[in-house]
Amino acid sequence: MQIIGITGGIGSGKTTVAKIFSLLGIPVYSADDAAKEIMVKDPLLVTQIREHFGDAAYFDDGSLNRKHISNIVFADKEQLELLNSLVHPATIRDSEAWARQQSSPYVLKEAALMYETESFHHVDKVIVVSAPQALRIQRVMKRDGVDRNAVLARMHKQLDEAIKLKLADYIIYNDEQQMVIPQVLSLHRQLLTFSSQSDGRF
Ligand SMILES: CC(C)(COP(=O)(O)OP(=O)(O)OC[C@H]1O[C@@H](n2cnc3c(N)ncnc32)[C@H](O)[C@@H]1O)[C@@H](O)C(=O)NCCC(=O)NCCS
Ligand SMILES: Nc1ncnc2c1ncn2[C@@H]1O[C@H](COP(=O)(O)OP(=O)(O)OP(=O)(O)O)[C@@H](O)[C@H]1O
Repeated sequence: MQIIGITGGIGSGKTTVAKIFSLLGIPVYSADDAAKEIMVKDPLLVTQIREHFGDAAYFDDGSLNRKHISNIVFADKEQLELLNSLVHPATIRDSEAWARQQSSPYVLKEAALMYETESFHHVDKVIVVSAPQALRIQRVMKRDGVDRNAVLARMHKQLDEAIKLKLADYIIYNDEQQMVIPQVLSLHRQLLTFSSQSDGRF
């Protein structure tokens, strides 16, 4: 079974594209969702996050105070690196355990920070979802009800899209000019062929 990574800058539409693969029967692991779950369920991680980001990092019911954490980390590079160094290794371990339980010609691992983190080394191929920056900003402002500066703060913490496109094995253009579903269907067929031809990993 192959593990295919799917990534793209904030608002590129990677979650939307991953949902289309999921409708085709492909298991999808969301590193972003898993990270949030691990951050409330892993007792060691919860203690570390409280120690570094204060008790306000969690609400009284134990849920994560995302606003508190984002205000700190997206304004301070060192704080973001610290958070990432705590959360990312645990997420990679969790995704590997998940992949071992799947039976499908290939599975998708969706992660916003595939190239920025070690995740890239744990997948066989990477799909990059691409969209123009202005469109990405508009989408996230609308989806999350946040202002342009909040989107830019996250965007500036991510690898430039041009670099991701150079590193990509496959690209899906989600620019609202080119149709997305035919691109996904074509790639799905290619990935099924690769999976059946390769014995083990690519
Ligand atoms: C900082 C947190 C609490 C902010 O939560 P919030 O709900 O406001 O944002 P959300 O998680 O939906 O992220 C929105 C987008 O911001 C970007 N983003 C999130 N985390 C990061 C990061 N560490 N570095 C750069 N961009 C990021 C991604 O494009 C992501 O899809 C949350 O993102 C978090 O816990 N991040 C650390 C874990 C992580 O790195 N997750 C992403 C990849 S595994
Ligand atoms: N082709 C499209 N046409 C219209 N809206 C779209 C399209 N693709 C994505 N969107 C919308 O843009 C927003 C961002 O998409 P999505 O959440 O899939 O992006 P993402 O890359 O996963 O973002 P993030 O990095 O923030 O998690 C969503 O509200 C989604 O519904």
